[in-house]
Amino acid sequence: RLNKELAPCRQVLDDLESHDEAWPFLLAVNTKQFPTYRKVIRNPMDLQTIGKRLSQNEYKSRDEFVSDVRLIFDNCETFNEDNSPVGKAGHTLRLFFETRWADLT
Ligand SMILES: Cc1ncccc1N[C@H]1CCCS(=O)(=O)C1
Repeated sequence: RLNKELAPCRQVLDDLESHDEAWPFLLAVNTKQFPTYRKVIRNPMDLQTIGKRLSQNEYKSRDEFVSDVRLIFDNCETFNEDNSPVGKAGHTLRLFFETRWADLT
């Protein structure tokens, strides 16, 4: 059972996973498709991983959850051009997250 403090995390994660622009972030970046990724991005993160951590009660606070979500978008900006399809999706989903999170907390 998610304690009260973490309830908004499950809600916003569900909203992120169902967003049209979430496709680049649903699963860990495939390092066979992107062989340089793990060299450039030292702390990979994705929405499936966050969901597992949430279900396994690995987040002790909302802030730990928010840090992992923001890591997705920061990694995206590091690796992708702003005007690339993945880069644009990252900017769009980051704005959606920050807006939704502000509404919920
Ligand atoms: C978030 C990200 N950063 C860098 C490279 C790739 C990705 N995501 C990939 C996820 C699978 C589909 S794709 O291969 O088009 C894009």
